Amino acid sequence: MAAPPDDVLWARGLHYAYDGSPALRGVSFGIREGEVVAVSGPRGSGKTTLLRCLSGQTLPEAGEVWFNSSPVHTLGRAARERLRLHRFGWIDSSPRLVGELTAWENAALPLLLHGTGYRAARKQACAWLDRLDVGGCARKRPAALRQAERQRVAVARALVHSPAVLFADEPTAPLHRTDRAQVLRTLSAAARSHGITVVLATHDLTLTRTARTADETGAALADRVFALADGRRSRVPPAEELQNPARPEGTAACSLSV
Ligand SMILES: Nc1ncnc2c1ncn2[C@@H]1O[C@H](COP(=O)(O)OP(=O)(O)OP(=O)(O)O)[C@@H](O)[C@H]1O
Repeated sequence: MAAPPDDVLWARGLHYAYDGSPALRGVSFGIREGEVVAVSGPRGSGKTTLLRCLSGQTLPEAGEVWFNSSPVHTLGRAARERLRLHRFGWIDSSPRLVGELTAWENAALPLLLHGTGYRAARKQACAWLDRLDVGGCARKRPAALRQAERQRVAVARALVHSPAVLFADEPTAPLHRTDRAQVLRTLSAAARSHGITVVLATHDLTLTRTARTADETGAALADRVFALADGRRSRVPPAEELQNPARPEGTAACSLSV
């Protein structure tokens, strides 16, 4: 099947199960270059599994994943690792930094692995740390940083090599509420200013409302919502439904307001 001409990344009919228990049941997805898409849904709905399949970390049991003209689902392990190193960025819910390295060295890792010189890598890493308001932490090691600062360093590391696609899996989950909105806004704005495509997994509807309200520029956090429920694509509730107070975990509407 031919790739949709405008999509930088697309998938069709993805199935994946853990020990026979289905996590994705025929999910199709597409994202245009420079687009920011929020993948939303209750806990356990398949968000992480979808991001892992799209980024080549997990091979789907059935279905296709294409990055431009590359069939990610048929690439060997080494080719997928190269793709992840050179073209993709990944942010986890918990910042996994190398404890022995300083903040800037952590942020510069993708560049150093690409073979960029030490000085140039430091300059680029420090510029991203500045942009993310943690420039003052550049010489500190992770143990000396607050959780929010560590997550910003992880965001800098994910963006430093200007990936084509950034995957962010609940990137603000471990942060304090006030830090969450700010980190999300910074991430979204930084990606937009560099034309980076973003696939953002989140289950937190209220957070996105906060982020949006607090955004003085009025720029939407995401261009579009892709809702999942029980491993399948589901309906994105209309905005007025999202104005209601949060429902109990697991029964929440699986989308967010953007
Ligand atoms: N490593 C694993 N082993 C077994 N089952 C798993 C594993 N990872 C995920 N699952 C199951 O697969 C389903 C989808 O999980 P997934 O983590 O993709 O959903 P999610 O929407 O990202 O959830 P969360 O918001 O809690 O991270 C869930 O039922 C989950 O329990």
